Order: sequence, then C-alpha cells, then structure tokens
Amino acid sequence: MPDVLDASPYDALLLLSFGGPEGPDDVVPFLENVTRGRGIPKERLKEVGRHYFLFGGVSPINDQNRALLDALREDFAEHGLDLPVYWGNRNWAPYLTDTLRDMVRDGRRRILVLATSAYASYSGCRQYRENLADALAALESEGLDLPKIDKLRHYFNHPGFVEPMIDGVVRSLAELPQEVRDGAHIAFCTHSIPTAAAAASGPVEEHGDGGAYVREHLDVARLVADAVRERTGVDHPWQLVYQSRSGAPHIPWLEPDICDHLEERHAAGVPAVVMAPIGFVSDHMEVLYDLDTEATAKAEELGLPVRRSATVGADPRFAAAVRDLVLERASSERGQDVAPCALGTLGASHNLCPVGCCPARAPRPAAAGADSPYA
Ligand SMILES: CC1=C(CCC(=O)O)c2cc3nc(cc4[nH]c(cc5[nH]c(cc1n2)c(C)c5CCC(=O)O)c(CCC(=O)O)c4C)C(CCC(=O)O)=C3C
Ligand SMILES: [Fe+2]
Repeated sequence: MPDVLDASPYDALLLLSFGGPEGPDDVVPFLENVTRGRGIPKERLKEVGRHYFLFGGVSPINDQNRALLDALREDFAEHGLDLPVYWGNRNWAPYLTDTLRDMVRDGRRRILVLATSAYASYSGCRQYRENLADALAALESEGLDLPKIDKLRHYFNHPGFVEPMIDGVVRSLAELPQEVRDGAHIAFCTHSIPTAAAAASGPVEEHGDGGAYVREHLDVARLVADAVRERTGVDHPWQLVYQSRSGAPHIPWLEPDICDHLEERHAAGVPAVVMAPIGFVSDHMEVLYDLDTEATAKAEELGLPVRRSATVGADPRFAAAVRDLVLERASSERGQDVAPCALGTLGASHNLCPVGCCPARAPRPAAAGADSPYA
C-alpha cells in the first residue's frame, strides 16, 4: 500500500478546459459560445466552422480530456492521493457552471483548478478565471453556499510537461528521411494572440515586448532544443512561430505564421522542419487542422519534408506532474515550505495571479486571483 498523500485543505480537483463540438449540429452553437463579444469577423468564423466539418463536426479535445481524467484518476489512486477529479468546460458540455454545481452538491468546499493551458495570457489564464467568477455568480443566485476556488500555477516549465515534448521532437526527427534529418530545423508552434495581449501577459512587472507569454514559450523552446541536441548529438536550429491567427486583419497579432515560416525556411534551403506544438496541451483542432492539414499541405506544395511532434496529452508523466503540483500547492496552503519544481531560467510561476495579471480589454470579475471578489 502506498503512503497516503495529503491534499488538504483541498477536497477536489477540477479539470477546466475549452470544450469542443461532438457532432455537426454542435459546431455553430459552439462557435457562438466561443466568440460571443469577441469581435471575430464572420468570414473567419465560416472558415473555422469548415475546419470542424472536415472532421465530422467533432473536436478531438473532449476525448482527450476524458483520457486525461482517466490518467489523473489512475495516477492519484496508484499513489494514494484521495482527491476526486471533476471536469468542466468554458464553451461546451459538460459546462463549468453545471460541474461546479455538482461539486457543491457533493459537499466540495476547497477546489483546486487545473486549466488545460500551460502559459500566461488572457485567453489561457484570466479568461478561465472570469469563467469561474461567472459560474460562482450563477450558483450564488441559486442560493448555494459558494466553495473557495484556487487555480494551479502555470506548468509550462514543469519537467512532466517538458519531457514528453522532448521525446516527441526526438521521435519526429527520427521519422524524417535520413538524408534530411540532421539539417532539419525545429519550428516551435503556439497560438498567435494580439501583440497587445502578449505585451500585457503575466504580472504587471513582466509586461512589455512579448510579455510573459512569449518569454515562457521561448524558455520551453530553448529547454526542448537543448535536450534534443544532447539526445541526438545534432544542433537543430529553431524558432518560435505562431498559428491559428484570428481577429480583424488591421490588429497586429504575433508573427511569423507557421505557413510563412515554412516558405521562408524552404527558400533559405532548409531541407526539413519538425513542427513542435509546445503551446498546446493536447492534439485538438488547432493542431489537427492548422498544423496537420493546412501547414502540412503547404509543406507538400513546397516539397519540404515536415513532421509534427506529439503534444503531452494524457502522458503518465503529465498526470504525475499534476499530482506533484497539487501536493506542492496543498503544502503551501498549509503554510509549509515548498521547493516548487521548474526547469529553465524563469523559475516556478506564481500561485496566485496578482492584480493586473493578463488584463482583459474590458475589466470583468475574475475568481482565483488577488483581485477576486470571492473569498
Ligand atoms: C492562447 C490560446 C489558446 C491556447 C491556450 C488554451 O488552450 O487555452 C487557445 C486554445 C484553443 N482555442 C480553441 C478554439 C478557438 N479559439 C478561437 C479564438 C481565439 N483563441 C485565442 C487564443 C487561444 N486559444 C484567441 C486570442 C482567439 C480570438 C478570439 C478571442 O479573443 O477570444 C476560436 C474562434 C474562431 C477563431 O477565431 O479561430 C475557436 C473555435 C480551442 C478548442 C479547439 C478544439 O475544438 O479542438 C483551444 C484549445
Ligand atoms: Fe494570469
């Protein structure tokens, strides 16, 4: 029997994710949920709808979250961590508010949240905190006694997140034809966001240039590239590039786009590229369409060999990392000294988002941060 691990004061973990459609009829209402009040041009929405219909109207993200839930429950049980795990989404069923209501009815009073987003940014952090505030407000209006909610720190530099990505890049390099393998470049890919949102990402003292968003990605890219060099004995040049640009064309977003990057690398005589989607936790639609379909077609047109490396998904090392993060945060809440685990140069991210962290364009209440209106 394993020793019993202490998650107190927490009595539940909530996996909080984006959600995605599970059939053709879900696509339009899902996109309406995602884009309500976000100012996305109609043309872009039509185009994104087409991506989902190409895959039968089903996003892979829900099955991946089910697999992650299984991996977490299995890991917790194996290691004697008695903490129930729930799942709720921002944009599709199971909706966050419904899950949180179930949790309150089950008597959960101290809830720890794991968001399926590893980095700082409005979309990846504060927007989830706003969703939590909305859900709490809904439960309050139903007369329910509100639980206290904390959010786990960003885990981009946790070894359980980084190591599976290193394996993935090494594997993708090995899959390239031998004659182009050693000359291959690595394109570390993440979601483009408006440059203004990037500059304002993370705590206020980290604002400016690409903000915490770009700095965190660069730190992970460097870690992966260094480890790949050590493992393969070959120094593969790399660059951080972007994908899935949305919004109005006159608003600047982070560049270069992966497709332009492939063109530019090809013109420069680079013989092959590995696309490594370090910005994403699982192989959801952005990976399946924007990289595996669109960018791969671009590479084929150029005659440039490419491979796309694996995301972390439900890797048991990631499940173990979540257990580690839960125990770290629980100890810290109990007032014990903890040595948070983090690779790279930036150190472990904050436990509590400070005031002004990843600000919204229009301020709204956000839970689980220093500016939360909830206890
Ligand atoms: C930083 C970031 C992540 C990574 C961090 C994280 O994972 O949270 C992410 C993830 C995801 N984004 C997703 C889907 C969409 N994102 C959209 C729109 C947008 N994303 C943005 C940013 C991010 N998004 C932004 C700044 C917008 C513009 C609108 C706005 O300012 O809010 C739109 C609208 C259409 C379009 O404009 O593309 C869709 C459909 C899915 C689900 C995929 C599936 O179904 O498998 C996932 C995991
Ligand atoms: Fe934040």
